[in-house]
Amino acid sequence: MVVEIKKVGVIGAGQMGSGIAHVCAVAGFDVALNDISKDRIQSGLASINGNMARQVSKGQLDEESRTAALDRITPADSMDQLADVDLVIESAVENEQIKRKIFTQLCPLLKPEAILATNTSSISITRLAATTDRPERFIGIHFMNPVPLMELVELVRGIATEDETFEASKVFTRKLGKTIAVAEDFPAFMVNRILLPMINEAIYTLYEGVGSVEAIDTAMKLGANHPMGPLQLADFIGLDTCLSIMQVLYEGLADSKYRPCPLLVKYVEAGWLGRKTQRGFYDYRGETPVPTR
Ligand SMILES: CC(=O)CC(=O)SCCNC(=O)CCNC(=O)[C@H](O)C(C)(C)COP(=O)(O)OP(=O)(O)OC[C@H]1O[C@@H](n2cnc3c(N)ncnc32)[C@H](O)[C@@H]1OP(=O)(O)O
Ligand SMILES: NC(=O)C1=CN([C@@H]2O[C@H](COP(=O)(O)OP(=O)(O)OC[C@H]3O[C@@H](n4cnc5c(N)ncnc54)[C@H](OP(=O)(O)O)[C@@H]3O)[C@@H](O)[C@H]2O)C=CC1
Repeated sequence: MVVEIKKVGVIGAGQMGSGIAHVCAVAGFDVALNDISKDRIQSGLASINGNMARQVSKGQLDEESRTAALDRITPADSMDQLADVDLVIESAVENEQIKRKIFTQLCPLLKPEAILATNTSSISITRLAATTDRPERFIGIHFMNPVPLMELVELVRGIATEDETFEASKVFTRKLGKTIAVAEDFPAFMVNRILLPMINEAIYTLYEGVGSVEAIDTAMKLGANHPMGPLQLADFIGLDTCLSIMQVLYEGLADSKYRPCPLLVKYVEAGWLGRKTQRGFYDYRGETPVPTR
């Protein structure tokens, strides 16, 4: 029996969690948006409102749909408010211990038939599933950033994920208007297995002095027709997330070609995480981003 999804819980109200709540609400799902910090839930709701207003100004959404969608999103200060959801999508920070802790706290609160999904960029679905009370109803639903604009969603089954869970996740993802690519449960799946080593190589190119931040990004935008340069994209993703993904690839595939660039490590250690901290390879505090190297 395929579970019918009507209400979605989103855990983590950062850039991805907010984007996921946004697209679910616009598609007609009721959403409960949770985060460890109440302030983050409020800032997440504010960014959703801003992004929907942008879609209205571009004629991609009418005002009535925007207000109806916003009304479908409930701030869930406590995980207890996820007790009646049919699907949870975890989108907290890319840290396995934190994700495991969330699942341990969350599972006893959920309906037995609720599906539990993670938006992880890279971590083993099989291993995360094993920490829950429902490995057969656990799956990777991996959105791309920014969620309202990016068409792709990677679906990743763990070894125990049942067909009913996979089918329900496909129906749900299609209702969001997304295109599905199915990846097997290997480190960083498909998109990040290919994209992050490219970004890491761009950081090595900077670290070794081959080019400046601006030259490297210009080279790839004009030379390879990328919409964003790799360093601009790294700042957009978040340098902490980029580093976590490279570490998962390096440890998971045991190949030195995935070793994170020391400059990436240093930026994360300095707290320069990119757009979300106003500083990474660019400084975002002014009118336009300024290269920092
Ligand atoms: C890390 C993982 O696990 C997986 C991943 O996500 S990997 C990363 C995948 N994402 C990418 O590669 C993104 C690459 N960048 C792009 O495709 C484009 O730069 C972009 C779609 C983000 C922006 O489009 P653009 O035309 O080049 O620039 P821009 O004009 O700034 O944005 C176009 C529209 O999208 C909107 N937009 C930009 N960022 C946005 C965001 N974070 N949320 C919602 N809307 C956004 C802009 O507001 C803009 O609308 P306006 O023209 O009204 O301002
Ligand atoms: N960034 C990207 O381009 C993409 C990221 N992803 C994945 O999505 C997930 C989220 O990434 P992203 O949105 O960029 O990260 P952000 O740092 O923007 O947001 C993470 C959010 O999780 C919150 N959080 C931390 N611990 C907990 C907890 N125990 N319970 C609830 N919330 C918690 C953080 O709060 P606080 O800040 O207060 O700690 C923050 O609000 C990661 O797994 C990432 O790999 C997937 C696709 C693309």
